[in-house]
Amino acid sequence: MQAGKPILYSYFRSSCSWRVRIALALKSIDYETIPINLIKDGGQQFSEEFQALNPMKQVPALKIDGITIGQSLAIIEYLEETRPTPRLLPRDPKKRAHVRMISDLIAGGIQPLQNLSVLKQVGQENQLTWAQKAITSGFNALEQILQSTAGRYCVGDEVSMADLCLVPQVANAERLSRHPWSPISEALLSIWLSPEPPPPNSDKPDLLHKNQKCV
Ligand SMILES: O=C(O)/C=C/C(=O)CC(=O)CC(=O)O
Repeated sequence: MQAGKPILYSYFRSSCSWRVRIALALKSIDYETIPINLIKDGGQQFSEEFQALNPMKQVPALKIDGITIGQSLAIIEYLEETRPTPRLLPRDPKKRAHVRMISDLIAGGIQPLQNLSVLKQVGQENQLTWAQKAITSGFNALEQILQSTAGRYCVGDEVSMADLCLVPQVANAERLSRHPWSPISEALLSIWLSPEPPPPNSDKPDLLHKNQKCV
């Protein structure tokens, strides 16, 4: 592995990891991936080695510039501050607040309610209903917010951190729910998602079609 390259600890189905993968791709940051399979071996995130990197035992974690960062939004904000092109947080404070609001809504108000560890606690027979309720309720709020913030993307006409959160959340929703998606979600999906689903055991299908990002 080349010295000095950032290392992303990631799982292909982790929507939080996916946010970071999009940020790294948009900013053209070369990096290595170490897959942490959240299912195999009882969950590789629970290994002592990984816990030393991220005591929350969650992906993503990014080793970069001599530090290790956990939590996808913290990672994206670090990338934004150290590698600012292209911008993922708008210069305008009001738009930036909207981007953070939407990102937090998804990262704090939807995804954690339907992630793997919570679904395990809920139990197999209630999982789908639980996840659908969490996603539908969050997306209903989001749809309302997007009516006043969105242009071509979640906030205005530039891709931002909010879109990096929305795209993987829509993919989760498609997997777990039957929410009727807004035209914005559909447009984002057509831009960002591969038509092919990842192979079930793959550790790293890259669903991001970087070259299509400006469609
Ligand atoms: O990095 C974050 O912001 C949050 C990470 C998680 O909550 C871990 C997780 O749920 C894995 C996943 O994305 O499914």
